[in-house]
This record gives sequence, C-alpha cells and structure tokens, in this order.
Amino acid sequence: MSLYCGTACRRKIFWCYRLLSTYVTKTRICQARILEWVAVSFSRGSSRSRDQTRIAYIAELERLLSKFGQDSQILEDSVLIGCSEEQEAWFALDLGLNSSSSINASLQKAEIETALQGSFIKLTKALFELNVKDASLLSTAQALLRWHDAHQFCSRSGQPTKKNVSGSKRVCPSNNIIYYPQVAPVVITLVSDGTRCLLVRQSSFPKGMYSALAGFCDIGESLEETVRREIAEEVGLEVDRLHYSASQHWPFPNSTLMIACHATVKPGQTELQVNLRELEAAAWFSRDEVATVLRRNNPSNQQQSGAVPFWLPPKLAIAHQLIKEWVEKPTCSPLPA
Ligand SMILES: NC(=O)c1ccc[n+]([C@@H]2O[C@H](COP(=O)([O-])OP(=O)(O)OC[C@H]3O[C@@H](n4cnc5c(N)ncnc54)[C@H](O)[C@@H]3O)[C@@H](O)[C@H]2O)c1
Ligand SMILES: [Mg+2]
Repeated sequence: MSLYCGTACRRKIFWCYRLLSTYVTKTRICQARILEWVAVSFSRGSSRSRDQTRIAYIAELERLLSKFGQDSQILEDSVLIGCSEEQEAWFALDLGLNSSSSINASLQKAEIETALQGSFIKLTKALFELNVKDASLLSTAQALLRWHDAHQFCSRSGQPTKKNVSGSKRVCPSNNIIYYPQVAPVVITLVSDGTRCLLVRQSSFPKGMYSALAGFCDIGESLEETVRREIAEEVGLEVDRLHYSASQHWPFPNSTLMIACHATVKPGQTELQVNLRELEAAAWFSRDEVATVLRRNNPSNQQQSGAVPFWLPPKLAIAHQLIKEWVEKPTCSPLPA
C-alpha cells in the first residue's frame, strides 16, 4: 500500500468505533463488572494483569478486514495518534460501524465483537477505566477522527479536502488551503474562599456529580480574563487571586484543551448569584466534606450508603486533580491575577 510504503510503522493499529460510540472492547472471559480488554497484540505472553481495562490493539488488521470482506484501502483513513516505547507508530481507524452510508457499512459490529471475543463500550465510560496513557491515546483518536469527519470539504471552494498520511492536516487540492485540527481552550477553575471550595452542577452532568467551574475562552481573551468573566457570569463572584495548576486534552464536546486554575475570592465576598441558564446548582463545600467524598468517590457506593449527597468527577478528569490538590495543599501560594 503506497500510503505506508517503507515506513514499517503500521505495526499496531487500534480500532476506533465511530464518533460517540465505542473505542474499547471487553472480553467475555470476564464477569460482567470485571474489565479485561482485548489486546490482540499483547495477548500472547502478556504480563499485564487481567483486570485492566485496555485498548484493543489489532496487530493483524489487514487480515481481519479481509475476513470481513473489506478492502485494506480503508487503512488510508487511519490517523497517527502516538508512538510506543519501541518506536512503533500507533494509528487509529474509524470503522464507521454505526453509519449506513459509510463505505464500511458492511462491517458488522456483532461479527467483529465475536472475532475479538469482546464487546464495544462507550468512549465516555472507557476513558475513565483505562490507564492514563491509553486514555490519552483514545482521547487523541476521538478528537482527531472527529475533526477529519467534520472537515471533509473546503469552506472556501466547497471541494473535497484530502487528508495527509499522518492525519495532521487536510488540504484542498483546488486552492491549496491547508486545514489543521482545531483545539478550543477551556478554563476550569476551582474557586475557594480560603476555607471552602465552590462546586457546581450543570443539568447535563451525571446525577449527583459536582465539578469545578468551566468555560470556553472567547476570541481576544487571555486565560485570566476568561477565568474572571466565567466566574462572574456563572456565580457572580469577583476573583481576587489566581494561579495555574495543570492542563489536559479533553475530547468532549470536540477537542478542547482544559486549563486548570485555582482562584480565591475575598472572604466576605462569597455570596453566590447562580446563573440558572448555565448551572443547575452551585454551593460552597468544606474541606472535610470534599475530602470525604474524594475518599469514596464511587456513585453506586454513595447511593447504597445514602451518606454522601454528591460525588466528584473520576480520577482521570482534570477537575478531580484540581479538587484533590485543593484538599491536600490548601495553602499553596497563589499569584495575583
Ligand atoms: N475534564 C474535566 O474535568 C471537565 C470538567 C468540567 C467541564 N469540562 C468540559 O469543559 C467544557 C466547557 O465547560 P462549559 O460547558 O461549562 O462551558 P461554558 O460555560 O463556556 O458554556 C458552554 C456554552 O458555551 C458556548 N461555547 C462557546 N464557545 C464554544 C466552543 N468552542 N465549543 C462549544 N461551545 C462553545 C456554547 O453555547 C456552549 O453551550 C465542557 O464541554 C466539558 O466537556 C471538563
Ligand atoms: Mg460553564
């Protein structure tokens, strides 16, 4: 295949099920709740423990595709998402299993699941069950494949655009305009008044989950300005001090770069004016309350015990890291905003 000629890099390709669906397969060897993921390239002599969630790496994708009557030409749609420690490039491919109009419409999900002895699960679920490295690969795959899917045509000429080999850009052959994948910056801020932190709920969140306050950067804004505006807009507070914590790529709703910060408001200026068009609820929580929830942050446990009225985003989410940081290092020295 000319696309990959001479690169010897297409050793591991993992299959990505289209868009909002699934990227990971679950083996039937395991009980319903135990998560063991098909990892074809690791299956022999793998030292990985069996209770880990894994991406399905398919070493022999071409053979599998031909078994399902597919032309290996579809491999040209794959995109480069990373590299192993052994310098093998990893590509992701959208199998388009849900799309009747797709060129891959003849690929049957059930047949593939049987061949892989697993089942596809939702990406939103998979992301929180994978290890950090695999979750990051999936997140990249989801965002990049989705971007390619949405940028099939040139917005100037209306002509079809063409993906380059790695998938790092698309070009319009009629006018040579180059399109690069986009990332939208989002600030996520944990606001504190010195002793309590502010947690909020959007109606779209899973039931009972509270998180830090987030918002997209507007054109022309600095991060600091976005933090101040979002906090003022959503809960009516004025930021006194602000400092950066960390960042994370996040594939929902599209490709965002989450920039996490801690902000403090002046004691005595903590009255909330919750913007109910953006938030369902917002409230101050003590360090003890938050620490308790962090310790047993599993919604089903909480429902059973009935002891804890809310839960927090899972470990992989940067919101979780931000909240944990606040609980553990309450006195880290903030910089003026
Ligand atoms: N990883 C995490 O821990 C974590 C936690 C909370 C939120 N988030 C993410 O942060 C994102 C932003 O938070 P929010 O919803 O409160 O933002 P927000 O407060 O800016 O409100 C969202 C609204 O902003 C508008 N908007 C402006 N620019 C946009 C763009 N580029 N893309 C989409 N919508 C845009 C839309 O009308 C949208 O409905 C969410 O999509 C969510 O996925 C991640
Ligand atoms: Mg918001």
